[in-house]
Amino acid sequence: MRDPECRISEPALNFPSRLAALAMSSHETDLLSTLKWTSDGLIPAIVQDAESHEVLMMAWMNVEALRQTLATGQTHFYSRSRRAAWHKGGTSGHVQHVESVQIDCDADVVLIKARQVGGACHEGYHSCFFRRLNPDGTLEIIDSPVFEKTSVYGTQPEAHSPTGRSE
Ligand SMILES: N=c1c2ncn([C@@H]3O[C@H](COP(=O)(O)OP(=O)(O)OP(=O)(O)O)[C@@H](O)[C@H]3O)c2ncn1[C@@H]1O[C@H](COP(=O)(O)O)[C@@H](O)[C@H]1O
Ligand SMILES: [Mg+2]
Ligand SMILES: [Zn+2]
Repeated sequence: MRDPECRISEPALNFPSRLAALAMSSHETDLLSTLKWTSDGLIPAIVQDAESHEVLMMAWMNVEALRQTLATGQTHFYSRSRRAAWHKGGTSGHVQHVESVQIDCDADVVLIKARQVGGACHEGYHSCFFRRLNPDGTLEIIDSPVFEKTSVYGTQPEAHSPTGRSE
C-alpha cells in the first residue's frame, strides 16, 4: 500500500524546473553527444500536446536550440529557411511550455510534450497538421482555426496555400 508520506516528501520541483537543472551539467553534455545530429548539426523535433497527445508541429533544433529549450522550459528551434534561432512564440506569444523530452530508439528524433499557448501553427490552427489527404488526392481542412493569423502575425508572404493548391 502507498504511504501518503512518501508523496509529501517528494521534491517540490516540477519537471521544467528539473530540466533547467540539467542545463549546462555533464548530463546535458552526455545527452548532446548521444544524439545523432545531421551533417548540418540539426535534429528533427516533434512537438506533441501534453494533454490531448495531438501532434502539434515538427521543426529542427541545433545544439543551442535544445540547450535553450532545456534551460528555459520553452521550445526553441533553428529555422533553416530563416537561418536563425527561433523561440517559438517570440513574435506571437504562442509559446510552448515543455512537460517532457523523449528521444527515439536510435537517438535521431526528439519528441517534446508541451502545453501550447494559443495555437502551434502560424496558419492559425492548434496543430500544423490541420489538413488530411483524401483518397482522391485532395487535401481537406479538418480543423478550425483557433486564432486569426493576420492579427497575430500581420501579412506575411505565403509559401503555400493551406489547401495545398496553388491559387
Ligand atoms: N510561427 C511559425 C511556426 N509555427 C509553427 N511552424 C511550423 O514549424 C515548421 C518549421 O518552421 P520553419 O519553416 O521556420 O523551419 P525550416 O527549418 O525552414 O523547415 P522547412 O520548412 O525548410 O522544412 C513549419 O513548417 C511550420 O509547420 C512555424 N513556422 C514558421 N513560423 C514563423 O515564425 C515566426 C515567428 O512566429 P512565433 O514563433 O509564433 O512567434 C513567424 O514569422 C511565423 O510565420
Ligand atoms: Mg520552412
Ligand atoms: Zn504550421
